[in-house]
Formats: sequence, structure tokens, C-alpha cells
Amino acid sequence: MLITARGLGVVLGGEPVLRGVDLTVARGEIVAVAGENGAGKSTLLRCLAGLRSPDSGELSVLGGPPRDEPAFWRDVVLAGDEPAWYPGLTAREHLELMGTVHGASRLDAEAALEAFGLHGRADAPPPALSTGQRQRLLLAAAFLRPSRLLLLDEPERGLDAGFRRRLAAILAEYAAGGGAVVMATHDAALAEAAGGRRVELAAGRVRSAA
Ligand SMILES: Nc1ncnc2c1ncn2[C@@H]1O[C@H](COP(=O)(O)OP(=O)(O)OP(=O)(O)O)[C@@H](O)[C@H]1O
Repeated sequence: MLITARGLGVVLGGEPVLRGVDLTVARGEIVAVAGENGAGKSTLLRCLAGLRSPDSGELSVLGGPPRDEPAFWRDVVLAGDEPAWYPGLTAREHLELMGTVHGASRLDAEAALEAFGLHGRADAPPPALSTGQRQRLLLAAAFLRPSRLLLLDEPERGLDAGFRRRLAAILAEYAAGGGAVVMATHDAALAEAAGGRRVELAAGRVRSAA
């Protein structure tokens, strides 16, 4: 298993946010974590990314406790809130930079621009892109890097219906190559189109898993 969580509990501001969450994720699996606003989806992703230690329970990600360290991040990508962009660099240059830093990229910058429908705006700096185009760029950067585990927080944010279908295919292809995806999402159709297993969080517990 790439991820094994047993009885995960998190308390924030004195309130239990996760209460005994169990989750296992294997190679090649896509798990869509659903649930209403405040259900704890982002908190669960932060735990899986090693950015927040659980207050109770056991958690193993890629064979050990997740750690916010370079060795861990070589295999794991977290794409959530919009990052700070480098001033003066274009969309293409951001992807080229990512490819250079990470060496053996899964895609080169041109292929990523094509796959994420950004060719027409490749020479624009990110602040000059639309909201959905910036989200495409964030996802392109996430997929360009080599990784074994993708943690995505509401990847559908700002994306049009056509590109959400394309994203489902990109996710399915990533999983078919042996990677695992855990995504918090409010888009049930995206999860289903990607072939994802749905896990619903309610009041900090897993309510249903299909
Ligand atoms: N730093 C914090 N201190 C106290 N409470 C927090 C903190 N961060 C988050 N919370 C609370 O924890 C709960 C879970 O938040 P979380 O962001 O995990 O929810 P979510 O399921 O991702 O929601 P959404 O669908 O709105 O993104 C919410 O009630 C939130 O207000």
C-alpha cells in the first residue's frame, strides 16, 4: 500500500476535525475524497503530505510517516492553493524551470503546454492568465514532475467542463502508469470519469466508501 491510515485524528482550534479516519490507497488507485465544506478534506491531504502531524492514529505514506523533507517531496506532489509565481517568467518558463529542477520530467514543457491547452498563452506571465488558465498551469507543473503520489486539493477549481473531462483522462493515465492520486473534490463527475474510488468525509469520519 502506498498509503495506510488507521484511526487518524486531528484537532484544530480545540475542535476535532478528523475522528478516526481509516484509508488505504494502493499503486494505480485514484481516491476522490468528497464531503461538504469544512468536512476535513484539506486537513486530511495536509496530513498525507506531512504538513500536519495527526494528533492520534497511525499514518504511513510510501513506507513511513510522511515528512516535509526533500526526499519525501521527490515522490510526492501536492497541488492545492495557487502558488506564488516567479515575477518576470512566462507560463512556458515556469514549466521549463520545473523540468530543469526535477531532471527526468514526465513531460517536457512543450508537451505539458499542449496537454493542458496552454499553447496560445505560453508566453504570458501567470498573472496575465485567466483563473482557469492559471489552474491549468498549476496542474501542468504538478504532472510534469516525476512522482509516485499526487495529492490534489480541488483540482477542478476554475476549470471549464471540457477541460475537466480532459483532466479525468490525464488522471486515469497517471494511475495506469502506476501512480496513485488522492484528491479532495466537489466534482463527483470528475472523480467518476477518472475511474476514482469515492470516499466521503462527514463530521471528520469516513461515511462511505465504494
Ligand atoms: N488553523 C485552523 N484552526 C482552527 N480550525 C481550523 C483550522 N484550519 C481549518 N480549520 C477548520 O477545520 C475544519 C476542516 O477544514 P478543511 O479545510 O479540512 O475542510 P475541507 O473539507 O477541505 O473544506 P472545503 O470543502 O471548504 O475546502 C473546518 O471546520 C475549518 O474551519
